[in-house]
Amino acid sequence: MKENILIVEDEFIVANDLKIKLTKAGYAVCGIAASVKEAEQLIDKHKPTWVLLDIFLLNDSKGTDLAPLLAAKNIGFIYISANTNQSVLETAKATNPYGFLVKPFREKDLLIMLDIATQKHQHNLQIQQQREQIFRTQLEGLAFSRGSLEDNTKKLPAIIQNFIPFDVLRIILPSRAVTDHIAFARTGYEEYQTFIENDFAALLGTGGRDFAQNKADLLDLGGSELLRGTDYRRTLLDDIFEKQLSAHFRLLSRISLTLKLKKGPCTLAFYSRNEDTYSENHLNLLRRSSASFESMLQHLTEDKSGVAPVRRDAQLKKITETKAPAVETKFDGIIGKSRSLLTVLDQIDMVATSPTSVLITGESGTGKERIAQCIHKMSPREKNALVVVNCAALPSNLVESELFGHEKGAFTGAIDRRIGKFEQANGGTIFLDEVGELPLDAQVKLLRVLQEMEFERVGSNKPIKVDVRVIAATNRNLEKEVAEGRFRLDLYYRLNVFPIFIPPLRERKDDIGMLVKSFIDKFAQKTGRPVTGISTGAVNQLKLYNWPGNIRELEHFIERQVLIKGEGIIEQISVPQSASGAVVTQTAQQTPAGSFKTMEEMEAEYIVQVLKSCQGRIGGPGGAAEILGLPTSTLHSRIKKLGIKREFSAD
Ligand SMILES: Nc1ncnc2c1ncn2[C@@H]1O[C@H](COP(=O)(O)OP(=O)(O)OP(=O)(O)O)[C@@H](O)[C@H]1O
Repeated sequence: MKENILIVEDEFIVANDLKIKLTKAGYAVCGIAASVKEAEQLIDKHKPTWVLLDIFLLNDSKGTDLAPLLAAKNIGFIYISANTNQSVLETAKATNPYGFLVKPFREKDLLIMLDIATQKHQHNLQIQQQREQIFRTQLEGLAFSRGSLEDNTKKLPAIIQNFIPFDVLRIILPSRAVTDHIAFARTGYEEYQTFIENDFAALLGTGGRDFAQNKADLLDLGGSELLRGTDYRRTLLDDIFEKQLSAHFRLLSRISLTLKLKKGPCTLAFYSRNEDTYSENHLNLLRRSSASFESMLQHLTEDKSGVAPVRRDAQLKKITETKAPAVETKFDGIIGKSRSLLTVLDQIDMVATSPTSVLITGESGTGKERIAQCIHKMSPREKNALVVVNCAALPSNLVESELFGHEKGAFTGAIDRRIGKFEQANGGTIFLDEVGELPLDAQVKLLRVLQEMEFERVGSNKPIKVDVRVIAATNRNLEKEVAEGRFRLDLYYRLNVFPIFIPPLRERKDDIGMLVKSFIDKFAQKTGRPVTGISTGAVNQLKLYNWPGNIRELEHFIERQVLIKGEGIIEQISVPQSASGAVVTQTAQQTPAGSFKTMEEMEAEYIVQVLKSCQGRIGGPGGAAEILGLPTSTLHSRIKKLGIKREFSAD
């Protein structure tokens, strides 16, 4: 079925031209709006399935302001704008559009983008419906489960987390139920601390009266509510308990739903440390799932067993002592429990099993390649190849032949047929590392492959079809690259279907302790030196440093410490003092007395020195590669391996 499209565009000629093109291609155009207000009216009236949305509209209104309404109504949208400055692109990206077309555009590009976008939207809607169905079945499963109250309550937070993310979840129950308050605070991937009744108030050091008042207010809410930013902060002004709760767990937003149980109202309150975790979509999901929540909670809180409530309360308390299985088993080799890493793990879990393209962004050394490996391993393609392509190290004249292969004699030097990376990855996954470094002409070819999964080897015109899942990564700001004309917008949208951002280590210092312990074990084993641990004081020292080279830098640093210490527990540590992020390796003065620099440290220092002397230029005449007598690609991979910051290299 062809889509019913609303055009939101204030330039009449452009809008009319669009209408003609779309109608000719078989789409129905239900209207043209010149402002957000007009668009809202036409959406109500004509119920379009798609919207083409200009950004700067009549009466100073902005297309991006319409996006939340479109998302809430599950209407797909694509931006069309002549303005591609970085802040416009960033605001547009935050609204999750299906695409962005820069005016003027070719008719063909519009129709291809619309075609891909509508397929993707259909697919997303189907997945969403299936997920919702699973969610409701799991909730209702608890209602009919024969498991003990303890077992069922233990399963609850993990089931809910998959659909409605939270850092803290509170269930405020009618006072005549078996307990009147259960709270779960997330402490690990599938680890929660459970608080029953007044445990929660005791944790926060709040008086019983404030706690009781807060519970009563939440039960009185009725319906559903989404509070974030200033709206959430306003509720803290006259609610002492909520204020202490928010301060203790650093909470910034709340979404709630009040239900009707037989014994009275019950409110579910979800809290997040991020201001923008919750959207209208979550509210809608909560509303649509209220019957399933009600039957599950009815079952969990009714005292059918004949066991006195006090006894059941004691049973529930046992839950707080149960430990969930280690996360590392599921997310192979990914260490850490910080809130921001847990968000990344949730995203991996969400996307791994589907064929969706993923774009991983984050500074150098944050673990992008590690995450890509993990997604591949958790996908149904696990048994097939994961082919890694370092786009920065591809010689520009050979990009095409590396990616798509070549026939014998295709060009001087092509002495044999060569199978390209896309063919090698058939049935599996291709990981395009440092995709932001790809030259523009190669970007065009990559786009075509991503759209059609079809290409020809260089020197052949026989098309080859492949089935490859694409994961790309970059430490560049791609929006900026697009705005400055170095990266194609259409390719950006093709890759950015499911973005995962990995925060730098300095923003997740909670992970440092676990990472350090695992690196000590790894290097103690590798080097045969019996170093067994690290003191808390030394870990705290490590937390004071900014880690500009992120986990890779921390890993190298611990490797050196294991060599220096040789055995026992690392008690003293000397970390680089600079918070500016400019330190790559320890300087001579910072090297602990009696120890020597490793070869890697010296090599890194030397490379940095050379890079500085040629203003960071790696390739070309007078570049660092020439001075060092190394092929450019080898130097790129040494730079990566040694954790040398990008700021030292300009290309
Ligand atoms: N969460 C983690 N737990 C344990 N080790 C990690 C984690 N994240 C990254 N590492 C380790 O840190 C090092 C750097 O990771 P990786 O190469 O994946 O980073 P990257 O972001 O791809 O870097 P670049 O942008 O330079 O390519 C690797 O040795 C990797 O194994």
